[in-house]
Amino acid sequence: MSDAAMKLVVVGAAGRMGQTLIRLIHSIEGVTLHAAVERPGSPFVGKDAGEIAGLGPTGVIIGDDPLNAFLHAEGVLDFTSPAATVDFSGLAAQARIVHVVGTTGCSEDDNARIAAAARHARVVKSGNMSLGVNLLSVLAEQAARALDPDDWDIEILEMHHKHKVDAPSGTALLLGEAAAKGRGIGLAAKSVRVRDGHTGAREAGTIGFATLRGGSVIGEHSVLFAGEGEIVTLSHSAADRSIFARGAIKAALWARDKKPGLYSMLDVLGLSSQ
Ligand SMILES: NC(=O)C1=CN([C@@H]2O[C@H](COP(=O)(O)OP(=O)(O)OC[C@H]3O[C@@H](n4cnc5c(N)ncnc54)[C@H](OP(=O)(O)O)[C@@H]3O)[C@@H](O)[C@H]2O)C=CC1
Ligand SMILES: O=C(O)C1=N[C@H](C(=O)O)C[C@H](O)C1
Repeated sequence: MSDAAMKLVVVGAAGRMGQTLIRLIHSIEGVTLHAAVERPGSPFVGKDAGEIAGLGPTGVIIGDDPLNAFLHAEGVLDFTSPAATVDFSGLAAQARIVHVVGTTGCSEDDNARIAAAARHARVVKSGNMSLGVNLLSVLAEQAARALDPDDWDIEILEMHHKHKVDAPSGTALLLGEAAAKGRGIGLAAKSVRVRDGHTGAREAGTIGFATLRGGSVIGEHSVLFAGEGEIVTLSHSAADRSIFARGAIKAALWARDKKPGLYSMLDVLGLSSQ
């Protein structure tokens, strides 16, 4: 593996995560900002990426041509939108570079297209790039395995800032998948994502989701195991977006010498059980 700093592209460079990534790349050894991309027509195209991120000028000007940005890069950090991420996955595969995907809200079809691109590219995709949430998912899986579904109800509660556009959050779904894995069931068949009106009593064995949105909350997640007379709560609070950005950069460096494939943050962090 090369000793030179890994050349990274940040797509969605002017977004909340894009700016956080640009600041962190600047302060971490072993990575360098190669290019920054926003959508064609964005008012940020032509501006210095460092200025937008509050660092002062870095000489990296935000462009609107991702393929050109990817050509001589080694990795792309992508926290954008599902449609953009699907397009970037094809381009990253063409350029044979690492694609770190933090974007949430992807449909089954989007995920299938990203998985297809991962036949040629090293893709690391996770609904949450932080160490803490990934550890929480391991604990949630263990707790779900230990607690009898007839006696313990699982509910997942999340809160995010008012600008968030997808629900449940990618993290809530990741935690739901972990709990379902612990119970040996498929999440899709057992999840209850909305409750309204006369719902009837709760069906045993289901996994419920509740979504709160408001203010500037970065990310709050709890997995509740509710039994008769007691509740076990496993939770995570994000105080700063740099936890996600640090994880994304770690993922890019980890994937640098891996074979093409679709990896998760559990793989990156060595928390994967298989
Ligand atoms: N996995 C994880 O750990 C985390 C995941 N996320 C996820 O990351 C995503 C982004 O979050 P956040 O940063 O808060 O959102 P923002 O809306 O602040 O940023 C997204 C940026 O991507 C840009 N963008 C959209 N389409 C394109 C395109 N085709 N080409 C280039 N740029 C594009 C947007 O531009 P424009 O405004 O013009 O559309 C915007 O600047 C969400 O899905 C969120 O859930 C967030 C935090 C952590
Ligand atoms: O949109 C966000 O902000 C976040 N999105 C991710 C999610 O959907 O879980 C991760 C984090 O919670 C912040």
